[in-house]
Amino acid sequence: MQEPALQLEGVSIGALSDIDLAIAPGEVVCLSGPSGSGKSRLLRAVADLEAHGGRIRLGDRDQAAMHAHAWRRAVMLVPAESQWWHERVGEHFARDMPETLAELGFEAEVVEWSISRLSSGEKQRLALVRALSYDPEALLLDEPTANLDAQSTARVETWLTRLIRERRLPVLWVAHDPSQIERVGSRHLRIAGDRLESAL
Ligand SMILES: Nc1ncnc2c1ncn2[C@@H]1O[C@H](COP(=O)(O)OP(=O)(O)OP(=O)(O)O)[C@@H](O)[C@H]1O
Repeated sequence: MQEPALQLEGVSIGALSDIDLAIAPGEVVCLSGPSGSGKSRLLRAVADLEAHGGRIRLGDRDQAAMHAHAWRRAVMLVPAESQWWHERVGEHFARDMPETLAELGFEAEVVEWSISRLSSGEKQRLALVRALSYDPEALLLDEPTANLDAQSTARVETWLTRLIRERRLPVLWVAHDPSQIERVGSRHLRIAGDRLESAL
């Protein structure tokens, strides 16, 4: 099977207008820009969580022609602030993820932990594990390491970049840290007013 690219054509959302962007399989496009410039809203538009203009496709599938829940499972948004609805961590996963949990530094019992005890950094890492448990075909990551210390950040970056490469996922990754962008990004785009410009 040929892996799909993620394509935005003439997308408009909030102050952003007429955005064209093609993200190839396995490519990580880092997105930066001032606070309030519209990074999160653009991700929400791509995830079909906000009304927007233009066309968004994953391979030959068109967002407008798909049920929102099916699109969101394929084009998975991991927001900066994750939401949790069951009582225990493991209930949120689509399948068991023991190796991933170990790789991110969790003991196997984490699946039994109550959501109420999680730190913000634990929530952030577990939200990524939850997203990947659904085997998405594209990822939208909103500052995925914002609440993490340097060691956890390094672990998450190593795990994510390997998985993105292996599964050939197109990825839009909101990041502020220039050194992280350098490490993980295939390309770096910055929001400038109503458009995206190349930051390299
Ligand atoms: N549903 C909405 N309707 C109208 N305006 C909105 C909506 N959601 C967010 N905004 C506004 O759109 C602008 C962009 O918000 P967004 O959250 O995308 O910024 P951001 O670039 O992700 O910022 P930050 O780096 O601070 O997270 C902000 O001015 C925000 O107040």
